[in-house]
Amino acid sequence: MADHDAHSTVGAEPPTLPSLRWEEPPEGPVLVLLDQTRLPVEEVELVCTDVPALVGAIQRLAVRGAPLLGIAGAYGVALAARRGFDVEEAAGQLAGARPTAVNLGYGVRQAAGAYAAAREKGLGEEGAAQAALDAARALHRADALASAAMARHGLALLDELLPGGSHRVLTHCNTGALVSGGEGTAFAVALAAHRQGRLRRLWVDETRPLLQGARLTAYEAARHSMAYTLLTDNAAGSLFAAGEVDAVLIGADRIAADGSVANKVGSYPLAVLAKYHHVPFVVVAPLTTVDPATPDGAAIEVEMRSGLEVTEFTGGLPAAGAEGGGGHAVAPLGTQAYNPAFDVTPPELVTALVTEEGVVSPVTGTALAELCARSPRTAMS
Ligand SMILES: CSC[C@@H](O)[C@@H](O)C(=O)COP(=O)(O)O
Repeated sequence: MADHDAHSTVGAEPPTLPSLRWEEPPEGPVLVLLDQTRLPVEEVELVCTDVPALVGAIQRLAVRGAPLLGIAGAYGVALAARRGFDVEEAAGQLAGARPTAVNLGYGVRQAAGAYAAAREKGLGEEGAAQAALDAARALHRADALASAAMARHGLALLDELLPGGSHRVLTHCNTGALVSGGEGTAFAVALAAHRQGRLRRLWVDETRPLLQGARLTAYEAARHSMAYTLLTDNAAGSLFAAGEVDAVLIGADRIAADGSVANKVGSYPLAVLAKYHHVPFVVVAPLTTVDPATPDGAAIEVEMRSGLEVTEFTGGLPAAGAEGGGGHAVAPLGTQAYNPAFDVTPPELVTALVTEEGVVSPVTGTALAELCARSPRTAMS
């Protein structure tokens, strides 16, 4: 295990991570992304001037994580509208870029809906493009607010579940500022605990095969001087057995109407381990991730990715494609690999779901429906 101890409980706060921003240089509007495939080695920005470039960035995970995919999708529609491309076609390409995170389609629909409504009102191309951009900006802001509310509710829940106030939290994949308009979902809760001096340790799963934990969560934890330790995914079992985990905090890519949770592959085994060891397993996600139109876990489409991400070691970067990855081979040439990007955890293994509207526990279809009905968010309509 690679170990990193906090320099102090809470040091000077680092500047906010610019995971994505809209810019309007004289040559025309662009969407600027922090290229997450280059982290933690270098902070390099990727400038998207059209939708195919953004779709490519989404597919190779330069921009990723459920809430940020929704925001990027919405800005993508605005980009198409402002640059005079066919908005309906662009919306279709963006929404289909990755299948599992429901936020992507939601964000695209928000901006495309605003564009279409403005056209119907007779606003003209420019006004409609502005309406799409306004919708993207509103989603971006709303996600930052949701993130702050989830951190508050999540920290209160941790304190309730774990009286004593010194938490050792295990997390999987990356759920921080890199995936959000704010400080993230599960990571934002751990960060809130850290700021209160109540996070004893953040256990960071490296998250095979693309290492979002090692490359991105460890990067964010280091920026905030959190006490964190990196482990291989398959070391989690012995860590639980040693009594070193007080709670698991993860995000979600889609939550079905029955409370089934799709998240980065490896989440389900953690939920099973947590149940066996009587450790709370907590999912933190905004309401835009809850999808009432998906009845249950079996109905969630799980993205299957290239086997090259498994058979070749690329240092965590996605393989180039089916024709060859360009990484170091770690399996005989021609080996077939099973490479789902996500897995689905049934609701009975989830101790609590934290959203910006509060905590649902136990996670049942009825409780979720009530939460959605109370929510002002259009996602639930
Ligand atoms: C708030 S982020 C929740 C999930 O989107 C995150 O845990 C995750 O699985 C991301 O997967 P990725 O394939 O990196 O986009």
